[in-house]
Amino acid sequence: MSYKVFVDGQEGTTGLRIHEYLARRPDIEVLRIDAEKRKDNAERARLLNAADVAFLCLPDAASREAVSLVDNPNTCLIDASTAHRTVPGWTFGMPELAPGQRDAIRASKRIANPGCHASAFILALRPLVDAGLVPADAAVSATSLTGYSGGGKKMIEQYQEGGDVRLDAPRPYALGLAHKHLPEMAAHTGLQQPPVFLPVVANFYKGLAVSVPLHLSQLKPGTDASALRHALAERYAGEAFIRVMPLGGDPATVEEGFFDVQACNDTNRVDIFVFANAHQALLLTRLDNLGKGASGAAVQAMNVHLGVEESLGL
Ligand SMILES: NC(=O)C1=CN([C@@H]2O[C@H](COP(=O)(O)OP(=O)(O)OC[C@H]3O[C@@H](n4cnc5c(N)ncnc54)[C@H](OP(=O)(O)O)[C@@H]3O)[C@@H](O)[C@H]2O)C=CC1
Ligand SMILES: CC(=O)N[C@@H](CCC(=O)OP(=O)(O)O)C(=O)O
Repeated sequence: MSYKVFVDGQEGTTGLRIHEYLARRPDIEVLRIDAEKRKDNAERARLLNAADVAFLCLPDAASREAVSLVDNPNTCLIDASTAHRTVPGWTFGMPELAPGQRDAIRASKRIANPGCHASAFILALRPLVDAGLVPADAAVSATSLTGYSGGGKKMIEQYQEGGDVRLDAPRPYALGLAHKHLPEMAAHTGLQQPPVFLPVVANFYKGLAVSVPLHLSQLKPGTDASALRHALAERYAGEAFIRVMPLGGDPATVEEGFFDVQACNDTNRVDIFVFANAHQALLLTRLDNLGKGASGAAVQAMNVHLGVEESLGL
C-alpha cells in the first residue's frame, strides 16, 4: 500500500525536516510543488486534493487558507501551525495525550499538531492533573529554554548571519504574557488557567526544555515528588517516545550538576524529569523542537492516522 503525501510549506524549516523523514519511507509517494509555484493557490489546491495526507508547515494565515482549498473528503490535513489547536472539529495530534487519543487521530481528517513549548508542558502536566495531584485550578508557571530554529527561517537567518552581539546571550520573549501556545496549554492539560509562561531563546540551533516549578503545599495533600513521578511513569508506561527519568535525574545529570537541553536532539523522544527537595518539585521536560516539537510529531501523527507502525521512519 502506498500513500500520497504533500507538504504545503516544503521549503520551510519544519517542511524540510518532514521531507527528511519521508525520504526513508518506501510506503510513501511524496508529491512536490515547483518551488516557484509554492504560493500559487491553484497548484497548492491541486496537490492538497491529490494527497492522502497533507502537512501544513505554514504561518497560521496560510494554514487557514490551505484548509479552505481542500474539498477532497479523503485528504487528511496535519497542521503544524498554531491555527487549529483548540478549534472544534480538529483533533490534537498528540497520541500520548490520554487514552483514546490514538483512536481519535485515526478517525480524524483534521489533525492539529501541538506547539513545541506546549508539547513539553502538556506532557508533564496532563497526567498530574488527571490524577488529581495538581488541582485543575492550580496557578502554575513555566519557563522554556529553546534553540533558535523554533523561530523558523527568519530567526535562523538572523542568528546565523552573526554580527549582533545581543544574540550572544539568551533572550526572554513573549513579555506581554500572551504567547500563542497558552490556549492549548490550558485546553489540553485540563488546567483552568494557562501558566505564566516565559520562553527564552538562546544561541543554539535546536533543543528545548520546559521547566514547571511546583510547591508541594499547593498540590493534593500528601503529594511528594515520588507520587508525581509515579503518576507520570504509570501514564507513559509502554510509550515508545517518552522516558520518565529516575527521580532527581539520570546519573550524568546529577553528577555534572547541569541539565543538557540538547540531549533529545535528532530524536522524536521526550524526557521528563522530576527534581525535588522536601517542599518543592521541579518538572523539567526536554525534546527536540524540530523532532517531537514539530516534524517528528507530525510524522508520528500521520503514522497513527494511517494505522501503520507508529515509529516508522522516526
Ligand atoms: N520551527 C519549529 O520548531 C516549529 C514550527 N512550528 C510551526 O510550523 C509552521 C511552519 O514553521 P517553520 O517551518 O518553522 O516556518 P518557516 O518560516 O521556516 O517556513 C514556512 C514556509 O511557509 C512558506 N509560506 C508562507 N506563506 C505561504 C503561502 N501563502 N503559501 C505557501 N507557502 C507559504 C514560506 O515560504 P518562503 O520560503 O517564501 O518564506 C516558508 O517556506 C509555523 O506555523 C510554525 O509556527 C511548529 C512547531 C515547531
Ligand atoms: C524560538 C521561537 O520563536 N519559537 C516559537 C515556537 C515555535 C513553535 O513550536 O510554535 P508553533 O508550533 O506554535 O508555531 C515561538 O515561541 O513562537
